[in-house]
Amino acid sequence: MSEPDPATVWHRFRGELRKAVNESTWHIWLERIGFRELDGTTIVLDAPDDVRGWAQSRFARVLNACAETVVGPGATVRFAAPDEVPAPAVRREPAPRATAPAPALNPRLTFDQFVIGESNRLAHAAALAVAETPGLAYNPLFICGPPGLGKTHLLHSIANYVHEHGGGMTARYTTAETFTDHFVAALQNGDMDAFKAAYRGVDVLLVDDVQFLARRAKTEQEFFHTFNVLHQAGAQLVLTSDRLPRDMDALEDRLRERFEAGLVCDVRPADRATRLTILRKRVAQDDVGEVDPQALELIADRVDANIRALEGALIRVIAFGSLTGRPVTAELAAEVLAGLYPELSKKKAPPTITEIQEGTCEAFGVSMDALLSASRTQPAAFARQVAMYLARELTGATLPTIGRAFGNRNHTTVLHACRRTTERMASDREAYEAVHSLLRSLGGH
Ligand SMILES: Nc1ncnc2c1ncn2[C@@H]1O[C@H](COP(=O)(O)OP(=O)(O)OP(=O)(O)O)[C@@H](O)[C@H]1O
Repeated sequence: MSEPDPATVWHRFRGELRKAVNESTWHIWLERIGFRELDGTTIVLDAPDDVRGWAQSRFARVLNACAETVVGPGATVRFAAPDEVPAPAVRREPAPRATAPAPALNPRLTFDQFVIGESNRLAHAAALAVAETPGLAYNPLFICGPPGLGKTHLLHSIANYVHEHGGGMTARYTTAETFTDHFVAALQNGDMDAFKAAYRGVDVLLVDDVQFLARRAKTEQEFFHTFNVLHQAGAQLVLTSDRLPRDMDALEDRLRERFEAGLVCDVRPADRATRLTILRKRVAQDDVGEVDPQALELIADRVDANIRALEGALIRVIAFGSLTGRPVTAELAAEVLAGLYPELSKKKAPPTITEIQEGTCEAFGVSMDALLSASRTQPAAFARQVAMYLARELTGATLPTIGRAFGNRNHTTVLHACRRTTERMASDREAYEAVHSLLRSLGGH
């Protein structure tokens, strides 16, 4: 048998390890482990001091099991001693090979794990529909939006769903970059038949970050042919990008037209309620110990850029608590986040309910008296509902407090107002724009 390639061993070992532990353990501890060399059937690893001791005492069994899965029976793992000189010719982080393997599917990225909110409801529904009936619902499905808002999560969810429930259908997940690397390597090695078979023989092709295809004329051309062959054969295509097809300036028109021919939907920044649900879900699933609910509220309030940053903040807060032996409270979270994102500590204080009422009156052209009255005539009635919704989104005040500030109303009235506003925003683009511009002017996202 030929010698296993160290780069491949390391790549697969990391993939196995990631699957074997929960996300927090991975991010806090094991992600920081590096590769040193493959010594026979022993994988030699590097790690910072705090990680080495902890991983050796608590994860030796898991590490060895992953080594056996990848290298074979009897394979083990060893951590290099802190003062052990690295073998001169060995790369610590192996470079990807020219024919990089397909990016691994993360089994944890499923529809069940995806938290639905107003910002991603359509994208989620469309992704689920194509997973259930590939090639029949929307083809292609094009999901776009800024980084870190769940596009990759949805692609993995579709692939995982098809593998599990697709009755033998095949799904291939890749990124535009991997596709490009494969294509270039296949051209160089005269291996185009294998390349074509890999992409054209599937039932579902999922391609992340297609904006990277632009300006690579040959790859774009190859992708165009791949797209056409699959589409004509009734296979499902799902694509993601950080922008709309019409904004992909450097892309050839014919490919842009293909991208626009099915359903194009976007994911937007998550609202506070969605952010909080995501944090609660992670804490419940990852078994990270006691976390004060107020710590989660604080993280949800402060980290609103994207979900990746939100999860990163949670992991750091928990890691800091665990490394210093301190309970994870709102105070600890504030301390960690102030160090992490100094600009956040300078962030404007949230608006008061009165400021929200004043801003809403101005935006809707109604008087404060009308806003606080019981009048059901428009536009006062909708303005009142919007102001209650914004008070709930932006201030963290309880429903009864908000009710009192709006002429002593019951908390169920406030809840109803929040629901009505959300429903109206989902069905009425103008209302959506109005509420969002008000939200921005009041200092929300
Ligand atoms: N609605 C959601 N529910 C649960 N987790 C989410 C949600 N949205 C995003 N995440 C998580 O946030 C992280 C970042 O999401 P993801 O990688 O899918 O973003 P992306 O939009 O593909 O970003 P990029 O464009 O940078 O690739 C992932 O860990 C993902 O699981």
